This record gives sequence, structure tokens and C-alpha cells, in this order.
Amino acid sequence: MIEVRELVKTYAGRRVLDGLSFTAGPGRVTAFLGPNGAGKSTTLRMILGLGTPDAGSARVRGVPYAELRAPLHTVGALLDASACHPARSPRAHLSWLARTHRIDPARVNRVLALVGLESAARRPVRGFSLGMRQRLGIAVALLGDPEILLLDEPMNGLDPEGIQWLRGLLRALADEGRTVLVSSHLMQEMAVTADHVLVIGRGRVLADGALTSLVSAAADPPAVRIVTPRLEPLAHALREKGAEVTYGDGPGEATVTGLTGAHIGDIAARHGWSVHELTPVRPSLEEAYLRLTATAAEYRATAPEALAAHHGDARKETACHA
Ligand SMILES: Nc1ncnc2c1ncn2[C@@H]1O[C@H](COP(=O)(O)OP(=O)(O)OP(=O)(O)O)[C@@H](O)[C@H]1O
Repeated sequence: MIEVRELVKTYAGRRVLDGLSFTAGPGRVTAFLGPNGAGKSTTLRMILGLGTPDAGSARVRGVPYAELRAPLHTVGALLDASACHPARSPRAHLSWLARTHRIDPARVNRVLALVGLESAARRPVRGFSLGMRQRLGIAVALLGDPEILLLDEPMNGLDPEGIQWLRGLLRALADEGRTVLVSSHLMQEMAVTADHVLVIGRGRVLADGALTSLVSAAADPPAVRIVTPRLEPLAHALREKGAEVTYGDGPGEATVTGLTGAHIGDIAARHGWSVHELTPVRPSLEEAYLRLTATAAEYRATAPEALAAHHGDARKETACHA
């Protein structure tokens, strides 16, 4: 269990963490989401005692990280994939960590096999790709067989097979009753990996709840997609019952709000109109996230059309100067 209470951290007069509180519980994968600069890495660093908060506290298993007697056995962390000395091999790095933390040396081979680095175990890390470094970082996090895992963007640089493997690994670790907190910007991946979602923006919690509730809360009002060869009369009948019907692009396709799928089906059945599709529209985690963070993003890019317009202006300016 990780407990963060009223955490405040200021850098150069800027409040990066602004009274952040949450609990990451055992037996689930908690996705830690937020726009660039929201304070995710800072939070993870505070949990690991790598910085001093101005106020508030972060506890793992009920105590501050610094008070853990065998930290690597309690908390495994991946913060920076390039933390290993470039001249060292994965085996040397892991063996050194195992020795200094009284971890069974046999565990080194086990984690190397687990992350798929056996064939590169004796090569210096300097020649490693980002994905291989990530795998090594994950091996380090798992070395002490910890009950809590903190992983900062662990999917970065992994190939599709690696991402799929990591998805299964995180699930298995949570199913074993461990606490797994994973920061990521990969919404589609988090949507299939996490069961709990914590979204922060500007150092504050924007949402903290089960993935399913977060996503269904974004479906407001709930909508139902229908496809029917009798769209005109059905749309008329649904509107008479107070529904809002918006025609889609495909033939016979529409989105209905204001009535449940069951109601829509019953109305169509009463008239003897066949319905080929009747599906509740579920927003994606990405949509839910974008809505939540719409006003909390620190950095926002310009839309491509605006860039084209800007280039147009620049061309005009150049033409003027010429
Ligand atoms: N040591 C530091 N000194 C000064 N500012 C810092 C320091 N560490 C973090 N910051 C600032 O704190 C803010 C939050 O940074 P942090 O890395 O925690 O965000 P993040 O949510 O992890 O972002 P990203 O998704 O881009 O990784 C940023 O504006 C960053 O520049």
C-alpha cells in the first residue's frame, strides 16, 4: 500500500505538487496519469525518499521509504532506464545490487530470464537500445521480489511483443496481491492493463477511481449507437419519446441519447422494425482523460492547421522582405 497525504513540493517558487493525496492499494494495477509536467515523476521521487516535500507525507507499507529496513525487498522502482553505468553488463549490475542487498544470487538469473535479457546479460549496457534498458530497469525493480512496484513510463521504447509481455507481467504481479503504480501516457495500453486510475494535473488529483467508473462517468449523457434499415420512422418514434437522435455517416446509422438500449429495442419491436445493431457507446480512457485534463495541461501543442496557417504567414513575411 502507498499512502500519499497532502504532499506539497515547490521548485523555484512553482508549486509542482499542490496538496496531493491518494492511496494506491494492493492487488491492483493503478495507472498514474497526467499531462507533461503534472508532477507524476516528482510524486514517485517523493515516495522513494529522493526529495523532501515542503509539506505532507508519503508512506509505503505504513512508513516513510527511508525507514524501510530492506527497501529493495519492499519497493521495486523504475524511474530512469539509464541509471546503470554504461560499462556494466546487466548481470554485473544486478549481481552487485543483489550482493549489497543480501538477495539470493540465483534471483539474478531468474529476473534476467523474466525480462528476456539472458542473451545480452554479459554485454555492456552502453550498446543497449531504450527498450533493452527498460527491460533491465524492470529487472532491477523485480530483483528483491518486492510487494510494491513503482514504474515510471515502463512501456517507453518496448516493442509490441515487449508491451504485451509487460501487460501480462503487471497483471500477474497485481494478481499476486502486490501494489503496482505505473505512470504512462499510453492510454490504450493503460485501458487494458489498469484496474484503477489516478489522474493528476498541476500537482492535484483530478480523478481517482476504478477504470470502469471513470470511463462510464465520461459517458454523460449515455449514448446508444443504432443501425436499422428503418431509421427514419424509428428516429421519429424515439424523438417522440424525448430522445435525441443524431444521424451517423453510414446507412441506417445513428446515435441516440435520452433512452436506454432496452427502451430503443422495445420501441422498435412494438413497430416490428428490425434493428441490426444496438450498442451502448463507451468512451475510451483517452477520451475520459482528455476531458478531465482539458484545463490542466501545462503545455499544449498547436493544431497542425494552425501551423500551416503560420507557415503561410511566414511565407508572406519572407515574400514581403524579398
Ligand atoms: N529538480 C527539479 N528542479 C526544478 N524543477 C523541477 C525538478 N523536478 C521537476 N521539476 C519541475 O516540476 C514539474 C513536474 O515535473 P514532473 O517530472 O514531476 O512531471 P511529470 O508529470 O512526470 O511529467 P512528464 O509526463 O513530462 O514526465 C515540471 O515543471 C518540472 O520542470
